Amino acid sequence: MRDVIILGSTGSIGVQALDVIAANPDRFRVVGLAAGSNRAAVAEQAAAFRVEHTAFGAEESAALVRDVRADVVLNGITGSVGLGPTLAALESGATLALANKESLIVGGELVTAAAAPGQIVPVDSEHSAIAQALRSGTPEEVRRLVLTASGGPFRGRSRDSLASVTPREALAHPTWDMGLVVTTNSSTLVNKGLEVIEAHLLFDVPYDRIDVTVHPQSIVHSMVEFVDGSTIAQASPPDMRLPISLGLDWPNRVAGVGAPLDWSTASQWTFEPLDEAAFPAVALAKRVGEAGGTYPAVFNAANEQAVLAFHEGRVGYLGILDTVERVVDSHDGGELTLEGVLEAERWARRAADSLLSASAG
Ligand SMILES: NC(=O)C1=CN([C@@H]2O[C@H](COP(=O)(O)OP(=O)(O)OC[C@H]3O[C@@H](n4cnc5c(N)ncnc54)[C@H](OP(=O)(O)O)[C@@H]3O)[C@@H](O)[C@H]2O)C=CC1
Ligand SMILES: CC(=O)[C@@H](O)[C@H](O)COP(=O)(O)O
Ligand SMILES: [Mn+2]
Repeated sequence: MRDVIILGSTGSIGVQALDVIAANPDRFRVVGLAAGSNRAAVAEQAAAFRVEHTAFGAEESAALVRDVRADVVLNGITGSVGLGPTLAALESGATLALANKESLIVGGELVTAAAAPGQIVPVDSEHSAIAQALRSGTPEEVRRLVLTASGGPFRGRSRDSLASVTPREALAHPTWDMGLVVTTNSSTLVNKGLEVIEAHLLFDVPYDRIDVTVHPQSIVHSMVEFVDGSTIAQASPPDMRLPISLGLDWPNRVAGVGAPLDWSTASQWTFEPLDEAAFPAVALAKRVGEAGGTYPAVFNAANEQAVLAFHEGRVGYLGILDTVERVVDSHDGGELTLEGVLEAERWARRAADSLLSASAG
């Protein structure tokens, strides 16, 4: 029996994790639940799963993780506010099933250095796919990682044609049903940029050996190319319950957690290069990843502010990435300490907000 704390229990990841747990009561037990502010939903979940410990907000979430013993902490919080809970989970010695990619990206080596080998199990579908593919092969045998991207709702569009897209259009993800921020980030390809940094930090592969290919069906979740020219890809229908279940009990598989692929009907899996002119986010993310230090935190914080402004009607769609790029370009770098990261984030949010209010005015 594995005792599980779920942070972000009311969100897309959290609710799907509870589905997995409800279907496997002999295997998992929920011992803590935390969310942002949705007290009614958490109360319902706590009653359904007989959970005594609940928390609200990032500070209380981190405190819950420190106070309640668990085998695994699933961090399904959205945004870099998940950094404190991620560090608390690592300090507690529990396995960290990590969906909250932002905490790893902004904390960088602060997070990886706090983790024991194997303590972080990726839940992000691409990174779970890579972790599964890496179960065969040694690090020296890996030539490159290839992350798949759905391409989002605007695949095939030119950059100019994106100027007038609405929040509703940006939230129409072709293959996944996810929260607002990650869905918006998928549409701009910022999600894929964040995932390239995430892959570098998790698997210690240099940026020039991490590629992105556009795969609109979201069935191949990513691939590892080995030195002998062999590529191992992980494929399954797009359903986060599979990587969530692996995060909860790595490396063991949970029978029946997802439907298998249907090989009895004709289907096509396609791959195409990313249009970097229309979607410059991946190149920008590689640049900030290479720069290191506080650059990834600045990239992410500026994006969080710009995404919020877009949904509040304060900036147009192209303004999201323009803002991020301008904030990154005006950053002077900073030391990778916890205080350095938090200060860089505060600076980036202020810088982004000032650009965003200028563009609204
Ligand atoms: N959804 C998916 O399929 C995938 C998601 N991810 C990643 O997983 C993470 C969660 O995404 P998703 O589930 O889609 O997001 P959602 O927006 O659906 O859920 C976010 C969760 O975080 C909670 N939360 C928000 N702010 C705070 C805070 N300040 N302190 C504590 N909890 C907070 C919310 O609580 P409340 O409801 O109270 O606001 C909610 O439970 C993101 O990092 C995303 O990139 C990665 C791969 C796939
Ligand atoms: C399900 C998942 O892992 C998301 O992060 C996914 O990657 C979004 O899809 P795209 O960013 O490829 O559109
Ligand atoms: Mn992903």
